[in-house]
Amino acid sequence: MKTLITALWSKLTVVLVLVSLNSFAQKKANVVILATGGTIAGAASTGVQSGYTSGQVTIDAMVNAVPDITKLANIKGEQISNVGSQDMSFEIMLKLAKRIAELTQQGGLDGIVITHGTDTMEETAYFLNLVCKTDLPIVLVGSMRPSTAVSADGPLNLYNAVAVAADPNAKKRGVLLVMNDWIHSAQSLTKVSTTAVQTFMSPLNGLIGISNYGTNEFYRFPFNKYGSQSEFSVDNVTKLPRVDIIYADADMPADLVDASVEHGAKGIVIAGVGNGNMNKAGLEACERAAKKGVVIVRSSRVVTGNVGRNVEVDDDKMGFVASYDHNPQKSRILLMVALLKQRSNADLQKIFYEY
Ligand SMILES: NC(=O)CC[C@H](N)C(=O)O
Repeated sequence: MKTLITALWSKLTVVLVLVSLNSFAQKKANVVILATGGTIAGAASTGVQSGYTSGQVTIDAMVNAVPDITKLANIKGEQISNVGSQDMSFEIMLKLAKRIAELTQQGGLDGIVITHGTDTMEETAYFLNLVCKTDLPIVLVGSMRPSTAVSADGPLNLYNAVAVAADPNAKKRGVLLVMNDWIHSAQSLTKVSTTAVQTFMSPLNGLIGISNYGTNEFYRFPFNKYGSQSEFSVDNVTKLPRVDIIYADADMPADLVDASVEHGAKGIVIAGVGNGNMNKAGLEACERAAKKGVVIVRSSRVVTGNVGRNVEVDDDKMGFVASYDHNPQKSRILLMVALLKQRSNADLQKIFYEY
């Protein structure tokens, strides 16, 4: 009798352990989706066509269009804006950063997804990577085809983005972007095609991982500083200093640099030719600007490779900063955030190496 009770008792223990393990395995993550607009929320009137309008569909309608997405996480949607990302502004980016700070400080959250147009997604992703002090996954997602298109890519992208945001392995990897199965770091990604579904690439440092129908594999952590290690903050910030980008090309008219200074730019990023170069007239105009205290960052219009100091331009003599691995649009974001505080050129150069 005693042996029977002991046997039954141990069986019951096994069953209880299995039940609790199972319920632990089924505990769903809590994910908030902050919607800002873009093609993923875009709609066209009829048929197969290229014309459409961004930012037409609400976040609730987008979530309802994705089968099984609520099996991945408990999802709450919030509409932050509903614009094509060509109209993304620093006002909306600051609103996003502040909402993320509130949500992550409240607790009980496992990850955040941000739906966004792809045109300026790299700017918002990199901005949030610099200013959001959290180790939780923040995942940007968009699509290249509107929600009404044949073979719309938005629903699977959104499914994968929620799967990444809900994944504990996505923590401490900074702001991520998930599109077309690939997981990119905000620091490395760039948009390379005006229309193709495979538009985001990470040409400098490679991918963070992949998400295949919601099954994730992570390859690496980003190499730069971000998130909780970042020294930048936008608490109480309502406006960012003006930084302009000027595109260099053959026989570039240098008065664009002077015009930018006259219009109050605190910094100018040169989308230089080759290794951050520009013609003599451009260099002279930049040197004049630097003497007036305007920060000059030499970046490049070339997609891969770093811009290093003192290669063909004497940065030490001219008082310039080299962008290192930041393309012009990310250089602009980094400089705007860094210039919220007075900093020397040496400090700014260090920042361009570290972030
Ligand atoms: N595919 C897209 O999302 C780009 C289109 C749109 N202009 C946007 O950025 O919102």
